[in-house]
Amino acid sequence: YERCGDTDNNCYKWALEGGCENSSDSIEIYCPLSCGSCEPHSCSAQEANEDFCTMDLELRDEENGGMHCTFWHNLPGRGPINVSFLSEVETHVGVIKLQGAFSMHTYEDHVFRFRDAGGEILATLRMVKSRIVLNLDDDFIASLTNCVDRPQEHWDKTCDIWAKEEQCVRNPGFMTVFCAKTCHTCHLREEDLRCARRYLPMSQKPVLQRGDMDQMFQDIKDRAQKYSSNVQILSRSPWIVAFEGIILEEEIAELLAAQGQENFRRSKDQGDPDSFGLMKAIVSSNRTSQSAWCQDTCKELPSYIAVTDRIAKIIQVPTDHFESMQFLKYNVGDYYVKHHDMNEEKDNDRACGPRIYTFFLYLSDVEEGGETYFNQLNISVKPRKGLGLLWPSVLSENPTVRDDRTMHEAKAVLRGLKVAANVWVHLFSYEIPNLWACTGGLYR
Ligand SMILES: O=C(O)CCC(=O)C(=O)O
Ligand SMILES: [Fe+2]
Repeated sequence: YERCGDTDNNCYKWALEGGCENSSDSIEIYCPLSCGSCEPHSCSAQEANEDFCTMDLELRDEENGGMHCTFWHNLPGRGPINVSFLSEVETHVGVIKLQGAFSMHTYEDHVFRFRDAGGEILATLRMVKSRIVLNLDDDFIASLTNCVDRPQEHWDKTCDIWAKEEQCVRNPGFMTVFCAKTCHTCHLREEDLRCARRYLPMSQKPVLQRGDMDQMFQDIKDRAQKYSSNVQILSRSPWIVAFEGIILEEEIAELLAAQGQENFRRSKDQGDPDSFGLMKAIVSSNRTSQSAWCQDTCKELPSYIAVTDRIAKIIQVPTDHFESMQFLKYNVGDYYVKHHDMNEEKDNDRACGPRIYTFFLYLSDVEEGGETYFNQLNISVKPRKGLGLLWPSVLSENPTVRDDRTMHEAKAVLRGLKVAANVWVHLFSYEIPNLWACTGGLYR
């Protein structure tokens, strides 16, 4: 992870709004990365106040299931610092000298306290594999004691069994939300902590700076020519581009064959989140299609990898910024009313940031109806098997602001079956926040 990080997921947005230049507020202290005031190997003022960045850790897995931790500290205070476990009995494990390095064996959920020679607590940290450690206050540690698992009625397995199947590591977000006690991740139940971008092991950098999107579209024809038989720019403000033959017949066949009919469910909308960041998926009359997410083995299919890599090259965004492909089926009469793919309020707050592009794939011809219609632009796109359609959800001048001009709807299918797929692309990396249940997708 990068030591100098923003303390709020919204920093990038505030910075684009000119917050860093406005010296009357403290955004530069809270957002050193977005404000460009990170110094190499130093802490932000905010971090220094929290005694936070004063620890540089290197975690290494050991064969016996433990970890080896080396850290270089820079804690304030004088004289040697005692390191102790915080457990039933505080076990003294060592003394480190100021500016020195200290190395020891540890386990996933160990909590440590660092005290100066006078016994004053300088920092309290917890080890989490693949996560950095957090500075915890006493109230917070106390709250960990009433942490319970929340097994769901419809499950056919218990938290215990899932943990034995290594789900705490393979699926840490889901498991933290439902099986925090078993997984020893009680301190990560709160979405604010679990989903803070700077605590997640991901790049802190957005894929678009001001104006980059226009640059990308300027030469998109050149880049896409080798993948598409005909690249057509339907609109320049906002940009809407169509790519004929962007997905091949055999790729469509392979992707759809991997979706059992049982995968397709009535498409849902997101309801309100609870305090752990879980959404209820709600059936809505806004959309009547069936949808299925490409998951697990679907994402390993050669055609999935080929198609997403192709899209990544064309739009110059790495595939870890992509949501999993979402397949759609519209029978006669099915539609999706006028909407926007970005939700401005919630999206900038999330670690993955807002959706910046939709790369839409038409996987079938449709005899009649089923057009994608951009209401404000009066642009209508007729489904054609293999066609791709790209449009932005945000403005080139400020990729945190929704571009309302790309409101769109799916017209009702009048004759035939419409099969299609969404590839939604985010401003920040999507995969890691999704793994940690930070994208609101848990119930989808
Ligand atoms: O089916 C279409 O043409 C558009 C679908 C869509 O807008 C969506 O799924 O967000
Ligand atoms: Fe949409």
